[in-house]
Amino acid sequence: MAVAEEPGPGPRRLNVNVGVLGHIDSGKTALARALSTAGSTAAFDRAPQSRARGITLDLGFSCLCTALPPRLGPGHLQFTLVDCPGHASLIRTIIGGAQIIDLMMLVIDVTKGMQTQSAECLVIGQIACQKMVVVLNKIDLLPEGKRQAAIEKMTKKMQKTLENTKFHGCPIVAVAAKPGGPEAPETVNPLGVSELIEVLKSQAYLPSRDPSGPFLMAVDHCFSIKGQGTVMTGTILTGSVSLGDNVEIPALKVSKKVKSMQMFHTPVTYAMQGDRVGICVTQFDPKLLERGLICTPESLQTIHAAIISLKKIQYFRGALQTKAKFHITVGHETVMGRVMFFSPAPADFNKEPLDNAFDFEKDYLYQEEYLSKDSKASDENKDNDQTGEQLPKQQWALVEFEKPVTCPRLCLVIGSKLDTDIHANTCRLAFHGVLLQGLEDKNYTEIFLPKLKVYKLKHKEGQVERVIDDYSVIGRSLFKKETNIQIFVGLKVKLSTGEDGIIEGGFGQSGKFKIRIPDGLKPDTKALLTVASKKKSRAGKGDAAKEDDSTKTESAQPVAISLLFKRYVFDTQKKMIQS
Ligand SMILES: Nc1nc2c(ncn2[C@@H]2O[C@H](COP(=O)(O)OP(=O)(O)OP(=O)(O)O)[C@@H](O)[C@H]2O)c(=O)[nH]1
Ligand SMILES: [Mg+2]
Repeated sequence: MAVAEEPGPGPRRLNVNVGVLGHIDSGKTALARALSTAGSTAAFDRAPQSRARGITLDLGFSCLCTALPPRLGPGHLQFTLVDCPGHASLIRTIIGGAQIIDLMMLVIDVTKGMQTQSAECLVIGQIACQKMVVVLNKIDLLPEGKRQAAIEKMTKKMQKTLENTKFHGCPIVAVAAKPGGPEAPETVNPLGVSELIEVLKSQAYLPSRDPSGPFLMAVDHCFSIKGQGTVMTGTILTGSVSLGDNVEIPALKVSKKVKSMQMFHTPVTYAMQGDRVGICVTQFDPKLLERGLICTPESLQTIHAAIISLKKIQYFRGALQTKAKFHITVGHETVMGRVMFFSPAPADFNKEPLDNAFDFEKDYLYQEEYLSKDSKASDENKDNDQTGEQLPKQQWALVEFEKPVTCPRLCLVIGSKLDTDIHANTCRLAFHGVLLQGLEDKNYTEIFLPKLKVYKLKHKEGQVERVIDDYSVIGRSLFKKETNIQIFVGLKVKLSTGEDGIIEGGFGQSGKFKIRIPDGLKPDTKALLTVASKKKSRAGKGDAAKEDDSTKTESAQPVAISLLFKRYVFDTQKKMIQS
């Protein structure tokens, strides 16, 4: 989605949604105001709709109309400015705003440079936006003699900050949206705004638009027009809509017929992805909906849990741990959720990622935490695992929500720790990803999770206690005294000397057990064990009780037994599986 273009004859009209994001008090609203004032020529219609939309301006939507840049041909270009809040507590709103914009303006107070929420906005931009322009605001606060030098210094600093982001080399423009600050009279002209408009025009790009798939629209304002009905204005996120279609307001579980539509104050019969439209329906109280989604009936899912593919956000300090709770933004909603991370099974570590589906046929490896360069688990992998040198190309999480959420399929997911102290100067955004599978059934733990083949690798170590004959030994220290050894009967074990064995059953009362060695013990192993047994019995002389106490004589036995099996996390029977 990028630029909306009105279909049909007449001069070309394009819409670009421009987000205004940045740290609190950096001057976003002042900038949106300065831009829209500069753009409000006679072309700015004074129709009742537009006056009704005047309320929208205060809510953060305003508009700047200009001519199309020559490379896009003759016609009109409309920038819809989406003024986002800056306060840390409103980050959910910011994430929602970022998902409807084509171009982001990151507003920086030139006297302060990057601040905590500037950095968070930059992270959100990298996840949700294609293009960015950095605006250094409040240059009037720089002493005139040193102004140019200070701007250049901050410009360099910003270039460095952006170096390793997808926005490296993006335009950086210096302005004063409201020279003199709040007390300055309205007549004081902003600085640098016409240059900024030229830069915005240079960044406007032609749409890659796709009318397929269900219709989904982010509504930013809803109002009634006497004698007409209720108008919902917003940006079409996916699909298309035609006159007469039914659209659902999922939050209210009602459907309404599209009675009329307008784009750029002109009636239209059809609109698609990227378009900014007003949709008129009847018999709907505008007070019931302020912001929200409307869509093709029943195209959204309401889910209790989800499987997502995810990536850690590199600026997030600390590990992403299984069982931890995060604020999870799913599409345009945010709820608490608990996560369980898993990776490909080692054999699939280098498989190319599957971006928009989840393969239920495959086995996956449970992870205590998301594997990243600095995670503990990946250190362990490096030692134990041949494949562990590098990280898997894709990782997933099962997310279980505290309450159900309504969202589109394959929507954006962002996990954050919003309970972090907002003065802590740290990035609260932890991971981002794509929702691959939503679990709509309330009983998903019984119905669905057993199909999810995530396993844990279990490893138990014990020792050979003594030899019975060439084909059997007694083992110990593998099980606790109270363990029911019966369930382990038939499992394969390996001796540290190389022989394969099979657990045959318990032996005595103290967790000891008998192992059959189908190919027989090697002579060397037998010798080793016989010598060790003799030594042990000599050491134990005169203290019969000691010999039975398996834990105290551990070091005396040179041959170890290892038992390796997998167990699926959601297998209710807790079966132990060996390959
Ligand atoms: N001196 C000076 N002050 C400015 C400029 N732009 C904005 N301000 C002042 O900075 C303060 C914050 O401006 P806003 O536009 O409300 O900032 P904001 O980024 O929208 O703030 P939030 O929406 O709360 O995050 C106000 O007092 C503005 O008058 C500027 O260019 N120069
Ligand atoms: Mg503001």
